Amino acid sequence: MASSSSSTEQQSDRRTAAAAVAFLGPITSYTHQATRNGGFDEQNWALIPVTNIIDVFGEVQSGRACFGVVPFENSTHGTVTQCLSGLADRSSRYPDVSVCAEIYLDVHHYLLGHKASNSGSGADEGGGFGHVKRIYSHPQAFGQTVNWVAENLRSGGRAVECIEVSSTSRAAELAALDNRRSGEDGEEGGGPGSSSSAAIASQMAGEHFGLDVLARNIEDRADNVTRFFVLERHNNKNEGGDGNGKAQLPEKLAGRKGHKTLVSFTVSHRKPGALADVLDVFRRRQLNLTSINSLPSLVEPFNYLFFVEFEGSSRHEGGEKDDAAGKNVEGAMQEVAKLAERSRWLGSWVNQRS
Ligand SMILES: O=C(O)C(=O)Cc1ccccc1
Repeated sequence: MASSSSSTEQQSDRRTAAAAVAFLGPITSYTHQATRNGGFDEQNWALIPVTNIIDVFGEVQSGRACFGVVPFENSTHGTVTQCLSGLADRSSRYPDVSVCAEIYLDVHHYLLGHKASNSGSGADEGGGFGHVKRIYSHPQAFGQTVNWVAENLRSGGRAVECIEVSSTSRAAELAALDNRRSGEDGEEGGGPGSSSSAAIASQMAGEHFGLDVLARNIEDRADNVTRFFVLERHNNKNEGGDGNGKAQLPEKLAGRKGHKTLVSFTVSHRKPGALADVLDVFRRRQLNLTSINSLPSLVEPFNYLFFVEFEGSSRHEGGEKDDAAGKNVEGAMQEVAKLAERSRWLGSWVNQRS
């Protein structure tokens, strides 16, 4: 660093280097919006868009990012398998990544594309998408709009092609690239390059990529909410950062409102009641479950790894760490470890919906 730099500049350089936050991009994805809503603003954090959910895990494990934000579950369409897969870490690539916060985002989807050339200005709802031949989006967004798409784009012998891509903002980017009017440059038949592509994405993505709104609020349920996890590297050493200690979460994700904890475990598939025995630990200790998921364990076909999330934490100083509630959680974790073949603590964080 140049010797003329003031100590304030040096501090701010160090902060920038230490405060990288990776998220599923490109910018204007729902994950980007959740990241900002969680308090990771561009003034204080270096926001790094990555292409796939699993890349967020890689950025956090490597220490290139102090935190990562990934979608975990949606109230309409359920769990995001790629996120579970990162947490399951069945190839031991992300052994130090854990969940340290959650963020909720209300999700309202838009059909974004190019107005039909004969529609004049202001074409949106009501006949404004007859020219659409293909839609790009993230599988979650397709799952949250399945009825709307069936009724509006896949009925009466019409079958718009639905193409899954890595995020809704990537979908908007692809639709924006398809920006020639039908017939231009000899283009015929509505193939890519004829402005007949659309995206299901956010209003913000539409504005950013210069797309027209063809329909708004097309989610099947008005109460459509996605929950995102903030990932960190536990025993966070901030490699690549300032070496100056651990980056702190934004104030709005901290606090002392009560906590949640996530664990994963496998049990013998040959012992009747093995899963019930583990779940009974939570019942006996009155620990309320908030989600249960499973993924193939990849040990042998049709064997499963289970995820249980529950209210409580044994790791929050000044909160539940040393009190009876914290000891109850600690005891539960020890019992689960004894009953399960393998078990792993995957994080504890402040409950944002208590
Ligand atoms: O694709 C995105 O924009 C994401 O961030 C994943 C997603 C997709 C749909 C709803 C919520 C999150």
